[in-house]
Amino acid sequence: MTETKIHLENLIKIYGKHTSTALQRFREGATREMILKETGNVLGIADVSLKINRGELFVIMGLSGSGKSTLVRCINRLIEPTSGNIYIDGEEVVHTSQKRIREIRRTKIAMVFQKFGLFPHQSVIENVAYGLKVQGMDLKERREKAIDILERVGLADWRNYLPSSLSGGMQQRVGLARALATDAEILLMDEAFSALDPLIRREMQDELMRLQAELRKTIVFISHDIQEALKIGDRVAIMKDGAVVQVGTPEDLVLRPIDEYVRAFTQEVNRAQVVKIGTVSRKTNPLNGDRHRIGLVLEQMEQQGVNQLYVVNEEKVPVGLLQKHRLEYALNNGNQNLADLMVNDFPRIEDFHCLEAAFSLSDSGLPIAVTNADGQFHGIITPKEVLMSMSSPRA
Ligand SMILES: Nc1ncnc2c1ncn2[C@@H]1O[C@H](COP(=O)(O)OP(=O)(O)OP(=O)(O)O)[C@@H](O)[C@H]1O
Repeated sequence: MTETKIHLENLIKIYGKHTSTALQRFREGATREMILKETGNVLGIADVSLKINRGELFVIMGLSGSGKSTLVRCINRLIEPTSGNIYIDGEEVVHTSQKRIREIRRTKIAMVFQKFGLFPHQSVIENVAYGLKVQGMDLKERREKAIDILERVGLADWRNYLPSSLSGGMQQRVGLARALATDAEILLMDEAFSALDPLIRREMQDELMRLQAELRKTIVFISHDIQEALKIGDRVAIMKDGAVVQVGTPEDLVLRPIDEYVRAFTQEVNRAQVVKIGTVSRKTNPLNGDRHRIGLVLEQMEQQGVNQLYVVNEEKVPVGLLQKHRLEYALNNGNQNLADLMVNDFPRIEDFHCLEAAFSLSDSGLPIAVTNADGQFHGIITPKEVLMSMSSPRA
């Protein structure tokens, strides 16, 4: 069951001096431009409501100035919202005391910044253990914990170096390790990988996804790169002019963009890395077991209008592929044993993989058996369908 971890309710942030007039104008329907012109105030966040689930990697994506940083900084109140509510684990945090918000920042929320935010004169291990020191953990315990986390991100051997001895990618790993060390359930990551070279950036994305599969934190990740957003996000919110235009899974955004703005972002995206096999595969009826007469199987193929049919065992796991021409040849030559005629070396793939993964399986020319995560037959996708799904604007 999904559980809401962070709930933003009608959040509005107005920067400037006359926020009440600006707020009133916004509520009367004035646009961002009108508010700026009339009051000199900037509408940073324009009435955003969002629910972010526990354990979710939620990406906030949008062009520069769309309000991503403002939104994320409202969550831990580095920026004070002008109006609206924020609930963390059901606790309202906009109107809570400064003391309580500091406590929440210390224990529940960690932040990772684009420029790493490391202390230059402290060693890697001291940087990682910093949050633990603030939490009051004793020296021995925090060293052990910091080493443990550094091992997870592959930097244990660098623990006594200063950050300046490390490459950008390594420094960002230290930033990530520092956030993870605190055991905070929520990570706010503000353009965390934007300063890295493309190759290192991709490595860090993979690293984050690997760590997230283990740790299941609630991560709010800001990005202005749609490819990154769709690659790592469980769900992505697209922002424009302070408002959220669409929230959805990467596939929702690519296959069902709500408007031209979202479509313009997603049309450049490599669909093969986003669209899941399960979404584009076809549900087909397999043959249960291999103890059937060839004539009956051929009839079944005729009825279904297919030339090839997968065979599943009692657990619904595909065990072989039957091909019409082989059955017909066998029938004419007196071989009646179906099991002998099955292609056992057939391509198969689980439905949660992206289309890209089906590429290499297309070589055989055979329809690919699509299964669920337990290996049970779900349907098929042909090599031609793999190619078509990748190019069609509406797979
Ligand atoms: N301290 C501030 N005072 C006035 N206006 C601000 C302030 N901070 C941000 N803004 C304005 O609020 C709007 C949203 O800014 P924000 O930094 O949240 O956007 P962003 O999507 O994170 O942009 P970027 O990707 O460039 O960081 C912008 O128009 C920005 O100019």
